[in-house]
Amino acid sequence: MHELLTPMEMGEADRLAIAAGPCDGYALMRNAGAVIAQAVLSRFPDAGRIAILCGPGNNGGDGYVVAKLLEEAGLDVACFRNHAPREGSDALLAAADYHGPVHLLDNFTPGDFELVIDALYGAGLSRPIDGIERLIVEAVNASGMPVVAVDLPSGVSGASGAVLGAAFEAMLTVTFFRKKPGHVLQPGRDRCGEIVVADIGIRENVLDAITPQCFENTPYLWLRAFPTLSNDTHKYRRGHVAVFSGGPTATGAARLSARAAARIGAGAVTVLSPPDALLVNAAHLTSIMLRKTESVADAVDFIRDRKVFSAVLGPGFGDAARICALVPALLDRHQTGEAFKGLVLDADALTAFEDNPHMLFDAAGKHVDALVLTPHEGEFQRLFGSIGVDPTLSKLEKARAAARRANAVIIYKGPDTVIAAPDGRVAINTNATPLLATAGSGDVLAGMVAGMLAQGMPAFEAATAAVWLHADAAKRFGPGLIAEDLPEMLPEVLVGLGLN
Ligand SMILES: NC(=O)C1=CN([C@@H]2O[C@H](COP(=O)(O)OP(=O)(O)OC[C@H]3O[C@@H](n4cnc5c(N)ncnc54)[C@H](O)[C@@H]3O)[C@@H](O)[C@H]2O)[C@@H](O)CC1
Ligand SMILES: Nc1ncnc2c1ncn2[C@@H]1O[C@H](COP(=O)(O)OP(=O)(O)O)[C@@H](O)[C@H]1O
Ligand SMILES: [K+]
Repeated sequence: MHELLTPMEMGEADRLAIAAGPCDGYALMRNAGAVIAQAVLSRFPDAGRIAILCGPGNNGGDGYVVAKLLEEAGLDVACFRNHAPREGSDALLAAADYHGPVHLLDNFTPGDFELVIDALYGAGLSRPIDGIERLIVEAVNASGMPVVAVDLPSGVSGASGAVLGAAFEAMLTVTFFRKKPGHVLQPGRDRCGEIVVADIGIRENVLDAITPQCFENTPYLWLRAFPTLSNDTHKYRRGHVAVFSGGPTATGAARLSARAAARIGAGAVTVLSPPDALLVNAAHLTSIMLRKTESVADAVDFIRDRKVFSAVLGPGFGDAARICALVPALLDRHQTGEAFKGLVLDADALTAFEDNPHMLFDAAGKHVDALVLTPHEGEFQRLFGSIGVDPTLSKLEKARAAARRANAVIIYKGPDTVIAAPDGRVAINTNATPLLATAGSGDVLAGMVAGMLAQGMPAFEAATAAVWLHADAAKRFGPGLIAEDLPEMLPEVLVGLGLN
């Protein structure tokens, strides 16, 4: 159930299901209407007058089915429509099967009702909501009355989660077969309220032909790739992570990354420190090792000679010129050696390439197996200028385009973090909490990704796992969270997943 289908893929799923039988389009619509009616009856058993707003397409068709079923159940229902259903459509069959009066949308007054069922537009929304519909959406939202959305709150793009013109703020959204990206990307996600995914008789095997490439980030995506321990393991087999420290007044970020890498299971972690920050770091490190690193050669020699598996560069690092010299060397297998599998670039290591992103993109993918970039919104805009500002692209499509451009796994952070791989796979994270909006939480995430890479996880799985675990740690800790708490919650998070 973790696949996300674009509206186009969902249309294809409908077509394949209808072609395979036994349900035709109208049978699927009746099933869709039935699950919505059931959801309304179970959640709003005492609802007074219910308004059902029906659009011109099949979303409206679902609305007529709901109207008929709720009326049969004895509820007080009034149907409103803006346009009649199209000739030859399943919606027309549904409208014909509903024998109650259908009023014009202009006559709908929100104050006369206790519940609105929104069946105006679903997957077929193709232009912004405007005119009388926009006024109605705004009036219903302002009234605070509960809205149950059929498939999607009208106005939310199923492909991108964008609000086109205006969109209902639903309390409950009932969608069919699989969620769509618009259910999990912001701002769409917040407009959906609770989301129920209902079975309407579409068989799972239609997905074999569709091969979706977009997923909700759940443990199902990466748990099988999660490292397991054997009795004969030793610390270097569990992976050695190096974290580059900034100067004497900016060392904390690297230590947050280092501690996160250790807590997620890396067997050894070393902070690579400039000479002038050595004592500050030494005063704060115990199990994590410390190495004086003055030049690019010092760093790559250490990585090669001490069989470092992965590294984090960027948190608190500052020095852009040094970053631009380090990155090509770190990405060059001839310099870092065969054991070195992955590099995580965060914060300053992304901003350093702002004026010359091609320097980074050209170096990427040549040698190292896994490059992971972890931009937040501002860093994404700086590094992927034209992709970042393209208004035709959703966050999902931006992350996917960036992953291809950079030949790297991209963790495009935020309340709806998107993780994209160069091969086109994309995952959207849905378990985050705003508690993560605290200084240093990104540094912890970067360390977690490196810790997963060091234990042999492929980059996309390492990135998706780290994002989910990071959010789970924050949720488990709860209010009062600061970045230091996140690594300390990881043991509980791992036990919660059955990983002990
Ligand atoms: N067999 C199927 O295809 C099934 C489809 N189902 C329902 O069908 C829906 C999709 O149906 P449709 O593809 O007909 O799409 P919609 O019902 O979402 O809307 C399409 C119609 O609205 C018009 N339109 C789009 N945006 C507009 C706007 N802003 N202002 C005015 N008109 C606008 C389009 O020109 C088109 O006529 C799903 O969301 C779901 O609710 C369900 O009944 C399950 C089965
Ligand atoms: N409102 C929010 N809801 C959920 N997660 C958030 C929110 N704001 C930020 N985050 C998450 O918190 C982390 C912040 O990372 P970042 O911006 O790099 O912080 P820092 O640089 O302080 O470490 C990211 O994982 C991001 O996805
Ligand atoms: K709708």
